[in-house]
Amino acid sequence: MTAHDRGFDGVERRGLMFVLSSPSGAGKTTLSRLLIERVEGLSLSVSATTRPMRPGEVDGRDYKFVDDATFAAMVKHNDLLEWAVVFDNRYGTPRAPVYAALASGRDVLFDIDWQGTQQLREKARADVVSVFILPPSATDLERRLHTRAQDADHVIRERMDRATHELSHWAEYDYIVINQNVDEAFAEVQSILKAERLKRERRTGLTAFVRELQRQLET
Ligand SMILES: Nc1ncnc2c1ncn2[C@@H]1O[C@H](COP(=O)(O)OP(=O)(O)OP(=O)(O)O)[C@@H](O)[C@H]1O
Ligand SMILES: Nc1nc2c(ncn2[C@@H]2O[C@H](COP(=O)(O)O)[C@@H](O)[C@H]2O)c(=O)[nH]1
Repeated sequence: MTAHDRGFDGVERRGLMFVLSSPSGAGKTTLSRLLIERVEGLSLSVSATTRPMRPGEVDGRDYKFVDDATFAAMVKHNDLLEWAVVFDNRYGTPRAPVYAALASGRDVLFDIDWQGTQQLREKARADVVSVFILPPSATDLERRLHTRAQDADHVIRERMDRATHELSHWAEYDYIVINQNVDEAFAEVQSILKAERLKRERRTGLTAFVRELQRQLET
């Protein structure tokens, strides 16, 4: 599950799995896109889903859109690292691209729900960093779902109805970010990633680095 990368300061470290979850519409996708655009060494895990494609979505970029039979085959062949039913559709994380990214020394970003996050934690606790995104208010959440203008009214109602349940999982997460302003929320999420990349336990090359410093000091 883990990989050893030479970090930006030259010290080797294990790759991490950076998870964003939230009630639908709080802004995970928006923040994920910014992270992928602006942060080096981070790959997005593109999920498979049985939900219909929204206007503007691209197969293979936003999701791998598959039918029920294909999804069932992926589950059967153990091709998914985690999967869950969300809003009556199935969503899952293809295993191979995650392993490939970690093996090449990159961190991986996941936009998944609380069920998927629990499964990742069970598999790789030390390598999972989880962030729960909160909307500033219920009114803002509903407005965002409407202004996204990609779901039918009954779908938006269903997502608002589910928001309380999604929200109840907030305390399972390592960090909580309130997405009032996109730039500020992005800066907070980016800071979390930066700090987690510097954590001592992940920086497998530190012992050798410090040993070399000591050798230099002693000569
Ligand atoms: N801070 C913000 N202020 C105002 N609008 C925002 C903010 N963050 C995101 N939005 C808008 O809210 C809408 C929902 O955002 P987004 O699609 O990122 O949510 P999401 O959490 O990924 O939802 P889902 O779980 O349904 O995929 C989008 O139209 C987005 O542009
Ligand atoms: N457990 C997983 N949850 C996932 C995955 N991919 C997306 N999601 C979550 O589903 C909802 C709805 O997403 P939408 O794109 O239909 O609005 C949202 O909470 C996503 O985070 C996955 O692979 N596994």
